[in-house]
Amino acid sequence: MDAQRVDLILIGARGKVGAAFRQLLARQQLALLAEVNLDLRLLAAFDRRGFAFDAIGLAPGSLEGAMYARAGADVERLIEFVATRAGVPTIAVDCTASDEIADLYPQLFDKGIGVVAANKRANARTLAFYHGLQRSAREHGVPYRYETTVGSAIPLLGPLRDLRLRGERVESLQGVLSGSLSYILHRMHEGCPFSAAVVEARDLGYTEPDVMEDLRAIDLSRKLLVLAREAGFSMEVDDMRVELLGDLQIDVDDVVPALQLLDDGWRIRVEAALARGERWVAVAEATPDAARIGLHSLPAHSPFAQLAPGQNLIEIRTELQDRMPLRVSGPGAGVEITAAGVLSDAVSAAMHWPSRH
Ligand SMILES: NC(=O)C1=CN([C@@H]2O[C@H](COP(=O)(O)OP(=O)(O)OC[C@H]3O[C@@H](n4cnc5c(N)ncnc54)[C@H](OP(=O)(O)O)[C@@H]3O)[C@@H](O)[C@H]2O)C=CC1
Ligand SMILES: N[C@@H](CC=O)C(=O)O
Repeated sequence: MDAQRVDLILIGARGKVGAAFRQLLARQQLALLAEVNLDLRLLAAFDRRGFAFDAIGLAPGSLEGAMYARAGADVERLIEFVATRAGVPTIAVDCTASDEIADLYPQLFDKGIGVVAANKRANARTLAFYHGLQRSAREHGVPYRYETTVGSAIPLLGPLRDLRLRGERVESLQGVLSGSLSYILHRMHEGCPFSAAVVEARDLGYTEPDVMEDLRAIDLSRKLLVLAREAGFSMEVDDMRVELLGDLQIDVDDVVPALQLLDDGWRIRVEAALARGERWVAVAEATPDAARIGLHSLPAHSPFAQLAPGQNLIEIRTELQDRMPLRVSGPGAGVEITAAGVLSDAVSAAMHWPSRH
């Protein structure tokens, strides 16, 4: 039997997650062919600066030489090329944090192109936009997957969707959803100054391209919104109450000197928590009617306070799993693990291309 060819368009190709995705794809292409008869090729790759295309397939592991400076109409031409050729399912893999790329999803669906996203922005807009995307992907018979947008590669959104489809009402969600904040707070309880912990998290690839989105819980708000919506809660941004990590209206390119001014305040708060036998934890919670994010000083024996640096833990209570909630846990951030989750989504989308059923 001929292998099933599926093409990928990688957006954010030289970013941290995008580059790790390419390396992983390069390592897995032959295994996918041998094990599941899937011929997954990289048709095109681009970022803000460069563009590469090969109708036969680019070498994902060594893309740098193939990329040339972007011209205005490259992306439009690429979408038209894919839309007018027949027979090769194509998936755009969004490894950016860009609203401009999220704006493209409706057009991609319309042209018969599926989407796998690590980018949270599309699903964290209005509820109407979120439902519109789901509907559009369904109507055009193309996959739309974004498992890594909450909890990185932890299987979380898929199981939540399964609960919903089997009619099991989700009653509440509670958890540590930010890998970056989990890391930063953990390190602070080990004696690391706040600003140094932020730099470490950034260097390890745990933060957003703009680290202030982590520190001001903007990224975490997006995650909670997506998670709540996947649980079936009709949640808008305005339904969320967010307590920030202190006064963090920092608007300069190099945030580190400004963060250093907060080191002493944080040291005092952390030492006081430790003296009480507690630890600071960034907790996100949602019920069908409300959602909130706050910093809590929890007893050190709380499961949320015992997580490894960067780890996430989410408790899901349903009508059938109430006294003993479903618990899902694992690394909540990291470039390699996120790229692995993105590849899982791409492989699964390729193997279950909806319009073929
Ligand atoms: N790190 C993690 O643990 C996790 C990350 N994610 C998500 O993964 C995504 C990527 O993160 P990360 O790799 O760290 O980000 P980076 O900043 O390292 O990379 C972003 C990439 O996107 C490209 N890009 C930005 N805007 C556009 C645009 N308008 N058109 C085309 N390309 C664009 C950039 O290109 P250029 O360099 O040319 O500007 C760059 O290649 C984010 O949405 C993040 O939330 C999700 C889960 C976990
Ligand atoms: N900044 C993020 C990275 C993944 O989305 C986080 O850890 O919450």
